[in-house]
Amino acid sequence: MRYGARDVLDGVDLDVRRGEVLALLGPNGAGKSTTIEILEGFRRRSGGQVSVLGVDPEDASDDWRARVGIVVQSWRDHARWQVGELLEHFARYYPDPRSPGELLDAVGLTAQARQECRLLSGGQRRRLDVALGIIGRPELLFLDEPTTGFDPESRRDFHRLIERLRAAEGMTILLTTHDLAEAERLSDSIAILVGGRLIASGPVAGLAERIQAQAEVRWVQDGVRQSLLTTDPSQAVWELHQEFDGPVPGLEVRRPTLEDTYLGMLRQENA
Ligand SMILES: Nc1ncnc2c1ncn2[C@@H]1O[C@H](COP(=O)(O)OP(=O)(O)OP(=O)(O)O)[C@@H](O)[C@H]1O
Repeated sequence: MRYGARDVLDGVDLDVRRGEVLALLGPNGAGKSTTIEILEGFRRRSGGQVSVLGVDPEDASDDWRARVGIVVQSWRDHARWQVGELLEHFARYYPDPRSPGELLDAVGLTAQARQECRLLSGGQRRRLDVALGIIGRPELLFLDEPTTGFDPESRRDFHRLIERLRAAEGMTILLTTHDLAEAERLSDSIAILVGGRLIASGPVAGLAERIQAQAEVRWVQDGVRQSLLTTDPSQAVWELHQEFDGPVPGLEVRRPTLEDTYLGMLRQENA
């Protein structure tokens, strides 16, 4: 993808299998939304090949659109419509829609069914966006920063909703997020975009190994906190046991999280 003389996506090569959840991570301006919009058929790419459910999104038909669900970053239309009415209205566009009642229940908005959309909180509005995204029983769902602005409880409810949809219907999901814990919880694989290039992609666990993020071993010696970074924490703990000739006071082993891995990759990229 090129805007004017500037490449904003370059050599991005991605495969997503049916039923897989892929999280696209990357700092602001990395090209995540641009990638998603190209895949959704909302943005015309400057070059390269794209196939989504076997079809080039630039030539997509209404039938293809009905197989794809989209939750965009900020949708503020239909402010004066009631939540239930809006769902009834959108349901008419699809051949086999979910019932609005079932949807309201699934996203936890039953109590808001007769409320005007403009009166919903940010998190409630986002849940309505998700309901609109899945109303047509899509095979593939695009979620662009779905939980931005959610409180912890709404976030947890949302994660459960996505897990249910996935387990019940084998939906393929592509999400962008800045929340690494969310990516780790929801996705099978992650792809990391930096400056329009894919710097890594693959299963969540495999990525941690690839940059060999180190585990941190902590303990207390003579009343002073000690810590050690190592790729072999088991060996380090064994050596500490030898040294203490028994239990090691305050022993903790902290494995690298996805966040450590991700920040490690960004550091390597910027070095
Ligand atoms: N219509 C446009 N014309 C010119 N440049 C654009 C246009 N849309 C996006 N860009 C540029 O393309 C780059 C990628 O933007 P994009 O919105 O895809 O990033 P992102 O990874 O989704 O960022 P964020 O995390 O902030 O949402 C940015 O440098 C942006 O300024």
